[in-house]
Amino acid sequence: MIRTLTLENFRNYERADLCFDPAVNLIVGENAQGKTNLLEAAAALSTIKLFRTAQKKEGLRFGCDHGLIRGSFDTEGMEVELELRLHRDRAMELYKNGIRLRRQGEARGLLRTVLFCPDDLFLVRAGAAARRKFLDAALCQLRPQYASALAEYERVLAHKLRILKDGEEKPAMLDLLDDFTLRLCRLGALIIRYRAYYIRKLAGRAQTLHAEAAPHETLECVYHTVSSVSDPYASPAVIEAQLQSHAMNHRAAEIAAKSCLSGPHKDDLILNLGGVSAASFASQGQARTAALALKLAERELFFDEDNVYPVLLLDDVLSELDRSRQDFVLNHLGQGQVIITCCEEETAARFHAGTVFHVEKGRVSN
Ligand SMILES: Nc1ncnc2c1ncn2[C@@H]1O[C@H](COP(=O)(O)OP(=O)(O)OP(=O)(O)O)[C@@H](O)[C@H]1O
Repeated sequence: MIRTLTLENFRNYERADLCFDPAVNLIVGENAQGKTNLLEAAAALSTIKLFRTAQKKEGLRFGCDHGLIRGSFDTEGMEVELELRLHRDRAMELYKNGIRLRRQGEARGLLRTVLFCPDDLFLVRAGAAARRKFLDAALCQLRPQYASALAEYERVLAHKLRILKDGEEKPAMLDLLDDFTLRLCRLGALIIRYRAYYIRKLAGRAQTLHAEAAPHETLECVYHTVSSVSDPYASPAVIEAQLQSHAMNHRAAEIAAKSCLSGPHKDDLILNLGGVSAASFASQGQARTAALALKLAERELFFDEDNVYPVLLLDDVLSELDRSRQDFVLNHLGQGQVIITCCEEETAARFHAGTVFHVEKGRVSN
């Protein structure tokens, strides 16, 4: 549960101090006043990322060189204060209870959040990258080792791509290629195995939730990874060996294509409705219901982990939904802390909020 949030020179806020209700909090304001910026800051306390950009510097208020997001929250019976100091000219610094942390992994997932924004309603129709992001957001919080493996994988992948792109002009660089491929296979095996186990749990939960909203259709979630991985639940060593043989068989093709052709960076979560591909055939309404089931399933899997609901951050989602789908969401929000943004007070009234914040031009009042 988040108790307080302080911002300095973050996005359109010069300064903001918020004290949250343990149950439902509403952030109301017109468009472009700073509602999502508040959710972005709250989510950053748990993921140590800004969900709208990979560049944390973009969070700095225009014209400012330094800024911060500070929050206090309860986790495992303890109150923690976490501070993210953003700088234009150097990397972010992280402080927990006033002590500087050396690695982001030490802070990630201390606070657990599930973010639900209008983009998520396109999860079914969007490309595979959106579904990988959805899986990664949950797994990075639930499994710190996954977060480290993924960050390292992305770093090594970027190096390998550089080698493949520059290899024609500087052939000596290609001598390094196999080393990077082997490292990717080792990290990729861990990522694939974590994803397989998570998707198995997610699939069951999402199917049950989906059946509540659409009893006549069955939602099926299938993990799609590198074709040569015969069993994604196998030991990391077995998966790694299969990735290696796949990569070596495609070595020449990767050099020719100047691209890294296979690996978990191409994974997908295939969604079927009534046995056919939801991405290709679902109606708009069907796609939304499936997306809602997936997001609510994500929240329940967090609860299963340690019997605590994650803080739910709802960014203007309800106004995008018809009445029956609004009810579907509202019926599953009974417990845990919720922070909701919304433009109209009428939608807000359905939540029985404990605290209402009004946002106008980067100023908060309540
Ligand atoms: N780094 C920044 N510095 C200053 N202002 C910024 C920065 N980044 C974004 N903004 C501004 O913050 C404003 C508010 O953005 P935000 O997305 O929070 O609005 P919102 O209230 O959620 O709006 P909507 O209801 O339209 O989604 C935008 O006008 C945007 O230009």
